[in-house]
Amino acid sequence: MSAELPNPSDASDSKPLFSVADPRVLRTLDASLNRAAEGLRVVEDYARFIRDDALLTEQLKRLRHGLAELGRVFPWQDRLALRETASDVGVSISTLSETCRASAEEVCIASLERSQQALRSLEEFAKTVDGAPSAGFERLRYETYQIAKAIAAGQRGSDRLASARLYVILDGSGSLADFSALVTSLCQAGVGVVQLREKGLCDRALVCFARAMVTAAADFPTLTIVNDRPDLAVLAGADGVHVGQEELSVHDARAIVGPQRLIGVSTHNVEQLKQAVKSGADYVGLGPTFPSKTKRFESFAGLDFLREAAVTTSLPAYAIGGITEENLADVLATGAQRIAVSAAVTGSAEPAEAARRLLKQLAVR
Ligand SMILES: Cc1ncc(COP(=O)(O)OP(=O)(O)O)c(N)n1
Ligand SMILES: Cc1nc(C(=O)O)sc1CCOP(=O)(O)O
Ligand SMILES: [Mg+2]
Repeated sequence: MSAELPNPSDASDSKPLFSVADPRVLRTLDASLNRAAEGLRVVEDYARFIRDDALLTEQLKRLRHGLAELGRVFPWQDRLALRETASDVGVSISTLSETCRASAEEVCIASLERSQQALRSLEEFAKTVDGAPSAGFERLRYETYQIAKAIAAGQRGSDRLASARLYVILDGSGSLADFSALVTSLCQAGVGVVQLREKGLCDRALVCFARAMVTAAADFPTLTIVNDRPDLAVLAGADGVHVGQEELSVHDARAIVGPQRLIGVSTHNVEQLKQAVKSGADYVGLGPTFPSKTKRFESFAGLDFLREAAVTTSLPAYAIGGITEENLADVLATGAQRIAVSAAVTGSAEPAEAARRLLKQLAVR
């Protein structure tokens, strides 16, 4: 077991130290503090080196430091004195599943679970020590659940949207037949995602368009998303739903769409982006970048937001708002790799050709 003891010179004099009367309890707390910290370090390495995700890495680092801070209330000299690795009956017991992992994701999940178990143990045994920070360990355990959700969602989004660089937003203003033909032609062009975004139809008509989109895309890898309405996404059998800042939360949308469907969230600044990642969004929209012919905006997140987002999260992120063939190079120069557009495709006389040209520009990077 590696020593995750605080450096004695770091120990804050102002921290109350709890002397644990029962040495067996202190030994248990010591082992669990180490196990939790080690597990969190593995997950942090996964976030940092495998996912290359600054936001998750920062969250995990903060969590690990929070744990070390709570652990400082148990005198480190006593903890060290009680370590008896040689006579620890648990040291030589390992299950087959611990010696073999199928992927880095599995390593991450196993380590996160190990940390959660250790935190639970800390929480329970700390209750036997008067004044020890049992509630603090509980809080950290809940934070690990949130991180697990963000990691799983990021994985789901990254897997399913891996090659989806172009996302096209369509309305339902024309006939159902024309709409179906348009969806098919965009799928044939290689568009990664199509979204039905229609504010002016009654629910009965809207679900017809949603079903038409799903049917038209059925033979293609193109994913289908319904804007604003998780209920209609499920009814139509779409791949997911997109929600804005004033619509259902990811938590509530997830309750409707279930664990497999994608949930995308619109974000307009870094705080919203961080919140979307934390809440378990599978992908995010980043905008508005430029003035749009599709939707009016008072203010613009612009290219700076795209630059910030590119170094903040590894979640699939779609720059949106007024993006055209002409300004796409500026968008890509920020580090953005994916775009969502409406007018640049639907406003063209030949939407599928417009999509092909955008895809060509996107593929260059
Ligand atoms: C991919 C994508 N990004 C952003 C939006 C905008 O969603 P929202 O802010 O909820 O605004 P409305 O589209 O509902 O007017 C989107 N639809 N898709
Ligand atoms: C619907 C929508 N939401 C945006 C956001 O920034 O959240 S921008 C936008 C309009 C996207 O259409 P176009 O490509 O025609 O500008
Ligand atoms: Mg919306």
